[in-house]
Amino acid sequence: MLAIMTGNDPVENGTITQSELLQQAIQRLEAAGVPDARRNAEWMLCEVLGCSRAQLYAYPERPVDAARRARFAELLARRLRREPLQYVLGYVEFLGLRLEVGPGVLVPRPETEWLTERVLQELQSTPGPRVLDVGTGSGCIALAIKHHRSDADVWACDISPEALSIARRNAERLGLQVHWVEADVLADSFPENVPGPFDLIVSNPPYLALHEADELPPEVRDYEPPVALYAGEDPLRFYRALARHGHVLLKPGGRLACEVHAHYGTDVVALFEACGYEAVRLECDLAGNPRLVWARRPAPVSSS
Ligand SMILES: C[S@@+](CC[C@H](N)C(=O)[O-])C[C@H]1O[C@@H](n2cnc3c(N)ncnc32)[C@H](O)[C@@H]1O
Repeated sequence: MLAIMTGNDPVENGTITQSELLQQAIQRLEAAGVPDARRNAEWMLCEVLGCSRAQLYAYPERPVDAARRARFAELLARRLRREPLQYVLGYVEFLGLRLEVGPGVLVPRPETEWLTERVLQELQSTPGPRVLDVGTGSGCIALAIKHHRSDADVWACDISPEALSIARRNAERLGLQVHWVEADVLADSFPENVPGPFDLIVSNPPYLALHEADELPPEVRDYEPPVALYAGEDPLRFYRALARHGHVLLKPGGRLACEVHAHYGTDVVALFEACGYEAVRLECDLAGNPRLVWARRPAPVSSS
C-alpha cells in the first residue's frame, strides 16, 4: 500500500495503466509470499475492472481511474493479509455455478468438484433421485446436483447457521430448489424433518486432526471456520455418524459417497465394511490421491 499511496507514485497521479497496476500488485504479493501471485493479481484486477483476463492483457496501456484504484488497493490489502482469494472476491466457481463464499463457510475445493461430478455420473441411472448432502457449507454439492439434475429431490444440512444462510442465498440467486435443514450429524438421530429414504447421501465432512493446524496455509488456518475443518481427536468421527444414519436414511441399495482425507481412506473403508455396508471402495481423484469412499446399504435378504 505504501508504494501506492506516496508522493510521485503514478498511481496517485492518476496515470497508472492496467499493466503497471498489475505488475505492482504481483511484486507486492510475491514479496509477501502469497502463492500464485500473478493469478491472484489478475483475478482481483479483472474483478475491479469488470473485464476478462484476455481484456486485461489486450489493453495494457488503458489507464485505471481513481475509484477503481482505491477498490483494487482494498482487495490487495486483504489478500496481502492472506485472506483467501475467494473471500476477497466474494465468490468461487464450482462446476459452472458462481457461488457466494465468505467468512463462515469453507471455500469449495477442486477435489470436491470432482467428487460431485462422480456422484452425478453414478446418479445417471437413477430417475428422480433423492439426495442428502451432509455438511453442505456454501451448498456447493447440493446446488451443483440440483443444477445438473433438475429431477432430483435434494436435501442439505449443516450445523452452522452462517453456512446455511450463504447456501440459501446461493440457491435463491441461482433459482435452484434445495431443502435446507439445520442439523447436527453427530447427534444420535437425524431431525425428523429430513424425510428418508434417500438414494444417495453425499458428504464432505470436517476431517482434519487438530494437530494438522500448524501445517495449514494461513488462508485456511486463520480464516476458514474451524467447524468446517477439524474432526477433533477422532478423525473418523463424522464417518461413524454417517454410517449410523445411513442405515436409517438410505433406501436398501442406496449409497454413501464421502470425501476423505488422503491419509484415512483405507480406515474409512474398513469402518464402513465393519458397519455392514457392501461394495465399499476407495477412489482416487485426478491427481491420484485417495479421495472418495463409496459404500452401499445392503438390500434385505429375501426369505423365500
Ligand atoms: C469440509 S466442510 C464442507 C462444506 C461443503 N460441503 C464443501 O464441500 O465445500 C464441512 C461442513 O460440515 C459442517 N459441519 C461441521 N460439523 C457438523 C455437524 N456436527 N453436523 C452437521 N454439519 C457439520 C461445517 O459447518 C461445514 O460446512
